[in-house]
This record gives sequence, C-alpha cells and structure tokens, in this order.
Amino acid sequence: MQERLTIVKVGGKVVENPETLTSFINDFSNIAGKKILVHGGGRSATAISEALGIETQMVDGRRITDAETLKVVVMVYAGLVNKNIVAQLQSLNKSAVGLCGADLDVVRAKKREVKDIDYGYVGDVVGVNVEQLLDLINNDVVPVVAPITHDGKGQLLNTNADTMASELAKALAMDYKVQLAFCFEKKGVLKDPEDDNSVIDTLDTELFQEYKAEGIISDGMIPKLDNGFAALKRGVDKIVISNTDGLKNGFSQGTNLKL
Ligand SMILES: Nc1ncnc2c1ncn2[C@@H]1O[C@H](COP(=O)(O)OP(=O)(O)O)[C@@H](O)[C@H]1O
Ligand SMILES: CC(=O)N[C@@H](CCC(=O)OP(=O)(O)O)C(=O)O
Repeated sequence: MQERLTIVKVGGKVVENPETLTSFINDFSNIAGKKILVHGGGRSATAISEALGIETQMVDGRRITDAETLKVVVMVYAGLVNKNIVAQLQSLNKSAVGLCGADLDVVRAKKREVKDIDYGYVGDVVGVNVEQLLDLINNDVVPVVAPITHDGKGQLLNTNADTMASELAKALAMDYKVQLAFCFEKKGVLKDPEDDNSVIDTLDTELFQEYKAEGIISDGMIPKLDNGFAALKRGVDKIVISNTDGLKNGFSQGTNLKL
C-alpha cells in the first residue's frame, strides 16, 4: 500500500493575518505523516503593490504581472511570506525548507502566450522535479513552496498558488497516496454564498457545472475547483476544500470533491 502524503495549500486571507496564520501553522504541523505546504499571498502582494503605487489588475483570478509587479510578487511570496512560514514551522521543531519553483528546479513553467490578454510574467507549469521533492520529504523535511516558478532560462514567473498545489499533487500521485487540501477562510464550498454554514459535503463535476451556471460558485472558487477536479482525474486520492479547522480530525470537515 502507498504511504499517505498531505499537500496543503493555504490562501491569501489566512496568510495576511498573523493570528490566523499562526493558528493555521499549528494545525498544519499536527498533521501526521509526510507533508508539503504551498502558500499563496495574493492579498499581501496587492497591499504592498498599492503602498508602492503599483496598480493591481486581475483577470479570471490571475494577476497581470508586468516587470514591476513581478518584483513585488517575488519579494512577497518567495521572501516575506515564505520565510515567515518556515520560521514558524522551525519554532514548532519541524524541519522545513522554503522553496520557490526555481530552487532545486522544483517547478518549471512557460511564460503564458499572449492571446486576447497579455498576462505578462505569468507562468503555466510544464514540469515538476519529483526526484528533488521526494528527496526532501523522504528525509522528513517539509517543503514550503511559494507560487513563483522559473522558465529554466533565468526568468522568474508568477503562477497561481492553487495551480502550483494541484501540479505538485498530480506529479507525486505515482509515488504517494496524495490528499490535497485547499485551505481558505470559509468552512468549504457554500451552497448559499451568504450563509457560512451552508457547506456542500460532496461536490461532483455535474453539480459544480450547475452551481457555476447559477452563479452560486464564482470568482476564485472556479479555478480552485477546476484545479481540484483536474488533480482527481490524474490520480490524486482525496481533495478537500475547507477552513483551517478542516485540517484537524483527519480532513473530515469541508467539501470533498468527487468525479
Ligand atoms: N460557493 C462558494 N463558496 C465559497 N466561496 C466562494 C463561493 N463562490 C465564490 N467564492 C469565493 O471564492 C473565494 C476563494 O477563492 P480565492 O480567493 O481564490 O481563494 P484563496 O484565498 O485560497 O486564494 C472565497 O473568498 C469566496 O469569496
Ligand atoms: C498568476 C497569479 O495570479 N498568481 C497569484 C499567486 C498568489 C496566489 O495565488 O495567492 P492566493 O492563493 O492567496 O490567491 C497572484 O499573484 O495572485
């Protein structure tokens, strides 16, 4: 039987608030077995861009990343947010290493081609260095991965953190029984966006299409679920969408995806 590997992606709202971040890291560190943490930080990057007078533009949940914005996202994701998380894991005696896609060549990407929209320095993942990741996790090191990739020719690129997490999950699904948790500020995918307790227990692709058409599922939740279903199709064992409480009790809370 394959060993379990847990990959947790934590989103911008949890990350930007020191209290929720510390509580999340505590819960994450208590997950038994091998694990990888992928973090976002979109809201922190937007706040710092604003402080620097750089305008933020998002299209379909993706940041238009010009040269100046790229500098901000590299500093915020691969710097401040990543190192802060690593330091907090070390304080709990977890051996953690902070990486962006360029470190150990863990995630390569290709600059997105300009079609209707020029996303700038946004990268679509083309390869995951499974060997390097296996080396780390098999040595009981927790990789903490920032959503910055590289093209192998020296160019850093900005990649959505949900995509990064699902690409890692798919790449490692051959070697481990992977469970992937998308952790954000709500209890799960909601049937009524106004009612925080209306969590959908199990969501299949049919229901997803229905709720999307009705506008019940919208915004950043759409690419998150697209990424989740894509990972399930590629052999990832379990996908759950929940708040940080969902990390406790063996991922029994939140929304489970089903094909
Ligand atoms: N049906 C829904 N249930 C829960 N959240 C939803 C739903 N539809 C849209 N959303 C929105 O999706 C957002 C989560 O997506 P996103 O902002 O990309 O997450 P993250 O913080 O993980 O990056 C939530 O903050 C919420 O506003
Ligand atoms: C290309 C692209 O959009 N990249 C994302 C990466 C960060 C992210 O995904 O952060 P959250 O998980 O907090 O949203 C961005 O810059 O917003």
